[in-house]
Amino acid sequence: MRCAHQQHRELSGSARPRTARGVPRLRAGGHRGRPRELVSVRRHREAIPVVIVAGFLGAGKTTLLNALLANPVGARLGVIVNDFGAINIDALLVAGQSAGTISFGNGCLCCSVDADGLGQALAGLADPAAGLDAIVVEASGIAEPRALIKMIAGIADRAIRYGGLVYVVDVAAVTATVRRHPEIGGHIAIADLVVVNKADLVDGETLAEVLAKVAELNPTAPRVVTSDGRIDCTALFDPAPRPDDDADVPRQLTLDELLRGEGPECGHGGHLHEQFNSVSVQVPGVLDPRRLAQVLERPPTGCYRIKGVVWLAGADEQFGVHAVGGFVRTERTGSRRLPAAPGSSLVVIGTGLDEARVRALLEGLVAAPDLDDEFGILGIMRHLPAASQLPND
Ligand SMILES: Nc1nc2c(ncn2[C@@H]2O[C@H](COP(=O)(O)OP(=O)(O)OP(=O)(O)O)[C@@H](O)[C@H]2O)c(=O)[nH]1
Repeated sequence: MRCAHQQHRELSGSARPRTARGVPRLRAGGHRGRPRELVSVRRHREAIPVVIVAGFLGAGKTTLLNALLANPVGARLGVIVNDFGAINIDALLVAGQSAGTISFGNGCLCCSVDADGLGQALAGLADPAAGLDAIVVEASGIAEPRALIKMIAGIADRAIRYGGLVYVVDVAAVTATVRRHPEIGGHIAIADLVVVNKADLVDGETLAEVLAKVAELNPTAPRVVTSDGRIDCTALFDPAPRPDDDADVPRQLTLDELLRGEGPECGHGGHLHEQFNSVSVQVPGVLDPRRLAQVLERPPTGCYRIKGVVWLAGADEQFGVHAVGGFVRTERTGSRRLPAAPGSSLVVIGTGLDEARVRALLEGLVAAPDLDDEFGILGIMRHLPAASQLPND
């Protein structure tokens, strides 16, 4: 495993193998098996999403993490693992597999680590030299996800943004677990994505019962059924496109090259993609910022995340927008000249999305020509990182 310092040296220089963050270089047909709609929004200088993976003891969090790490699309993950116990078993299990792993042992991340410590760890992983696409924080089986979400969402670092709570449940055990530990029901209720894992262990009837129970606890979050935590990582974050066919370009070994053929599949081979659906729209004209903020803050049922690049009424610059679980992050893309025919791109990703409804919702965000809403833009501006809330920084 190479250290971040080595990676930096290998990646710097004129033959930098991957596109710089923010400059898309997509090959025709999209990137290695990724659904076209998931890459249709132009990448700009984006903050790295920090995804929390939580779930009760033994639900399959580490297994899911390893499945994410084994992704075939070349995504690079930073990992923060937290095991409750003196010997950090989870850290050992994922050690050597990620681009950067930091472990906090001896207690729950949410109790034993102060936000500054976590912030520093995240800032280290978000260093552009590491070239990460996402950071995954694996919470211990008894962690309180609310506290972790608060901690991560509250970190004022422009390089990162909260990327959602993925909650893993053991389909064979969750009913009894919720009965014994009702707080687990509360954890499921605040998840942005519920992964119903160990599907191989139960029959269709039990699976249906558990899915119904999960839907009762959390009617809006998307649900994905997995074995061995195999989920489509491109639904959670956007791996930067990386050329895989240019033999002349020196490039860094990626994790998937080490694991290809051995690890579980992620977003590959057909059926994994089918669990997620997405709706992409190109809306001509400028959008109504107030209504856009409402959609970002209260996403449609089944939505895991929303991303977009938009022009807004009342603003003379372009914004990038991201939302997961009502946590919204906006950023300036740097484009300040309103094109003669401005257009905005929005993508909603989730499971079981009512595509026609979501499309109508997004298309309905176009601003009325006579819109007179002086303060509407504040709904978007207030989600900028604090340091960039001043106009045209
Ligand atoms: N049959 C089956 N076993 C699974 C599946 N996913 C995980 N396991 C097994 O379940 C056990 C627990 O999985 P882990 O990934 O360690 O679970 P965890 O949530 O990280 O566990 P803690 O760190 O103790 O909270 C391991 O033996 C896994 O191999 C699955 O989909 N099917």
